[in-house]
Amino acid sequence: MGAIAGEELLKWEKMQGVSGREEKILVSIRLRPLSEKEIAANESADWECINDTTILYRNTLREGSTFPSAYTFDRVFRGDCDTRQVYEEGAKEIALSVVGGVNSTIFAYGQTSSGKTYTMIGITENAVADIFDYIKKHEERAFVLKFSAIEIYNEIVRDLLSTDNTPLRLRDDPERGPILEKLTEEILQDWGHLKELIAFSEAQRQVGETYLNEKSSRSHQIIRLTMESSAREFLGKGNSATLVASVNFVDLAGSERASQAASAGVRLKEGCHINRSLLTLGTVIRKLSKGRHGHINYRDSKLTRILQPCLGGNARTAIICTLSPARSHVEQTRNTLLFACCAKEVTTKAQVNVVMSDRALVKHLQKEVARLENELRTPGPATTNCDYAALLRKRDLQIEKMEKEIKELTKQRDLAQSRVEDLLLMVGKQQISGKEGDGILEECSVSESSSIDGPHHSDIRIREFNNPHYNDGDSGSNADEDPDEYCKEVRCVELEDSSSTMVSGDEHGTSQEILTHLNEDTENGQIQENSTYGVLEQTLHDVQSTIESLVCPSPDEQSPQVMSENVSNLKSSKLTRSWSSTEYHTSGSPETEGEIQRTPASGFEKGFPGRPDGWQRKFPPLNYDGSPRLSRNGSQSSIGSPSADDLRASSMRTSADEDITSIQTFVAGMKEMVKLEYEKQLVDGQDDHKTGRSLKLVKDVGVDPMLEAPGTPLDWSLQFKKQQKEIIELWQSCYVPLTHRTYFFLLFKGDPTDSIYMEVELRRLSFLKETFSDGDQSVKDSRTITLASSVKAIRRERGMLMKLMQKRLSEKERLRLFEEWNIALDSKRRRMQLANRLWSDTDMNHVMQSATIVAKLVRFWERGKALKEMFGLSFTPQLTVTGWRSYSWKNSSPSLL
Ligand SMILES: Nc1ncnc2c1ncn2[C@@H]1O[C@H](COP(=O)(O)OP(=O)(O)OP(=O)(O)O)[C@@H](O)[C@H]1O
Repeated sequence: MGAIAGEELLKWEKMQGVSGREEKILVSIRLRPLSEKEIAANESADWECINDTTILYRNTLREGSTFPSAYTFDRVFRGDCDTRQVYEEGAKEIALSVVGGVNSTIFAYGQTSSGKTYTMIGITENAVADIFDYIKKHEERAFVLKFSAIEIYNEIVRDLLSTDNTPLRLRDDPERGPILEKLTEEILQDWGHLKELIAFSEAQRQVGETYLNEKSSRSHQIIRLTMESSAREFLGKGNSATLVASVNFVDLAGSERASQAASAGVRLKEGCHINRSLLTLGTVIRKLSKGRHGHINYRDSKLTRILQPCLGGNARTAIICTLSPARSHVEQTRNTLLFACCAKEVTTKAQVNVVMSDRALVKHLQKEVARLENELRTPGPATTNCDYAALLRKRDLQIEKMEKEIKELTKQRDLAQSRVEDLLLMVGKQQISGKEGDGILEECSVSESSSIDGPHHSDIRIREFNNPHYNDGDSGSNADEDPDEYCKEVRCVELEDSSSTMVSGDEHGTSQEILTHLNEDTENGQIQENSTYGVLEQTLHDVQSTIESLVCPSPDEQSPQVMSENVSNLKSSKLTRSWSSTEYHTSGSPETEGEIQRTPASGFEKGFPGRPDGWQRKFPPLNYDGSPRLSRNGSQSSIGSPSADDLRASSMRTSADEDITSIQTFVAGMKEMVKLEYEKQLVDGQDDHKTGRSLKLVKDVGVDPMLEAPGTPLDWSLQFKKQQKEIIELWQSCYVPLTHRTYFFLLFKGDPTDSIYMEVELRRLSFLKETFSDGDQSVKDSRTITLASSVKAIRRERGMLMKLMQKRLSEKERLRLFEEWNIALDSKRRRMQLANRLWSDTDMNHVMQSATIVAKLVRFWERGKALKEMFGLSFTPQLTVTGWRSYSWKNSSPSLL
């Protein structure tokens, strides 16, 4: 007697030694043995626990992988460890904190079928048995043990002790944290009662069969034991203190890949909810692992909201991550390990929770006041002053640090604010553009048409295929129905290196730019695990592109000086049009409405402004055999003829429609000139024709191969093969759009009349390569194509192809392709992997296969006969191309190649 409850509390605090102290989450790994199904499927166990704390990835086939192969945690349990051992070493100490008034939580986290439920049942039973044991041994205290159980199923919280299915409301109590209203709490009588309650809640829980687990938990389950204890000697005396704490046993639903779990319908929807909430949990853990700076998004899921106090709050926490050793689950296993790595960095700060009676509280406070007064009355020795000085210094440093943080945060806030303003502005502009542009949003680019037409709304274009809401009228599929897009497995850590495996061939590692993009992709990829995030990300990306384009002034906004530079810099001008990153657009014509297609390159022919006056001013003749040619700085050297002088003079005179030239336009001019010359020769002198002079003249102006005798078929066949190889290599090194490559490759198969196209393609590619190798800075300055922009465009194109794979290929076709292209069926982002591999090599077989796939994706074959004239070199009269939208110069859509 005589002792008061407050003193008893202090005794507890000392005994526990944890109150108010920060400690890291205890993280253990449990590797289960291979299941019978896995053994039957000849799976090998790729993971091994090499000691009590380290788990090792053994698959030597993947030695090249940049993932770590050894992971270390507080404790690692091999397949033959029983649950009792897992409990003793990985959960007991934390779970039993509850008896000392400290909240605690034990989680099981892992892939579906990895053994979470198996583990948590054992942990819960062992912990409750120990609690009962403790109660039995501490008769001096009175205990009340309450049991409750909930599940979170499809973001709805249900009471598992109630047969009523009404969702429980979650509200935040300023003192007690998240509270579930009307939650049933049963006072636990004895062991038998516990078993009964567990069985009841198990029966209520949502369980379903999936391919990976016959009894897969489709919800997160939380069993909560709340323990109240008071010293019997103070009971009913008004000065008692009661220790109140809870221990949560959390059996999370397993992360799963829709494809691996072979889920569809209800299971698929469940899987989406499961993955989404686990993603939020992963994000919260990741943020907490980096320190408690900034906003932690607990409120993004019910799971994290309910568990908020256990995650970095007033609780001691242990996480048991369960793993399957099977090779086919390696990606999921790695994700679990990465989650565990983050989790082990998270700290919590548990406190003893005590509820005091008023009298006990008053007494406790009186004692505290007396203690403090005593301290003040007896000033300490000199060392105390030192302590104060040190304390002051520490505070000053803290203040300084905080001031810096405030500055930094203010900067970030301002930046964010200005971004928001920009975005709002852009959204407004896009809406205007969308309206004016007949609802067609195309990629923002500085196009020829805009410079020709003057200030034009078409300057702002956003590629429609980038818009996730866009339905191409094909399959009507959307993110909800796209399991790979929407229900990707949960990943909590950015895998900076994993993306590098997506690049191969020449595109791999050739430029820092690519790596940067890939890193962005990885980051993005993580966000896109969740479709909502993906939509936002995409929208932001679109808006960002628009902003970028706006930042680059359109030609009509440029100063006269810049304009004039652009005019003289024919090299740059050519490239502007030739390799626009605006590769795809949606036709507005009824027959092609909603189709994503490549812009045909024939547009300029239709709008060709007439001859002979037009071309003479616009299209300087190219001469490849020596004297008159474009100089490297883009200016023209004299060709010694009045028309050339005129041309140069007129070029320098700079009018909007003369400014933009391109390889196409040169070729068109060339073509026109050849035609004129040829006709003239025919009319002027049959004799000359007989002597072959006309052919020579044609050659003189640079378009020799087509009108020249192609030589023997054998010669041509050899030459064609050689040129084709060269072209393929140049495509690769110049990052030429894949669709262009596909069309060209499939159209030009060695017909003798193809020679001109081959020749011109070779020349412009060589030209492009030369430009790139000169360093793309000068080109960049004139806002035209750069190596970087080509890389970026090709990356976008691959993204588009990836999306089309979902729409245009059946699942069977996709799986077959993955197999053919050696893409592991259980790997992530398989479509992206495939898209990244297309056209990544110059081997003929590879090229052929790539072209076939791209052709199928862009519906090359279904468009009727694609025309070689699309490549802008036809000498034949203009044909009407059905199924393609033709573009004139005045048309607002940019022409490609
Ligand atoms: N350590 C283990 N030793 C032996 N068998 C195990 C072990 N862990 C799990 N199993 C068995 O593996 C199967 C799947 O386990 P369990 O249902 O616990 O997985 P889960 O992770 O809870 O899956 P889900 O997330 O789909 O609910 C069960 O048949 C279980 O008995």
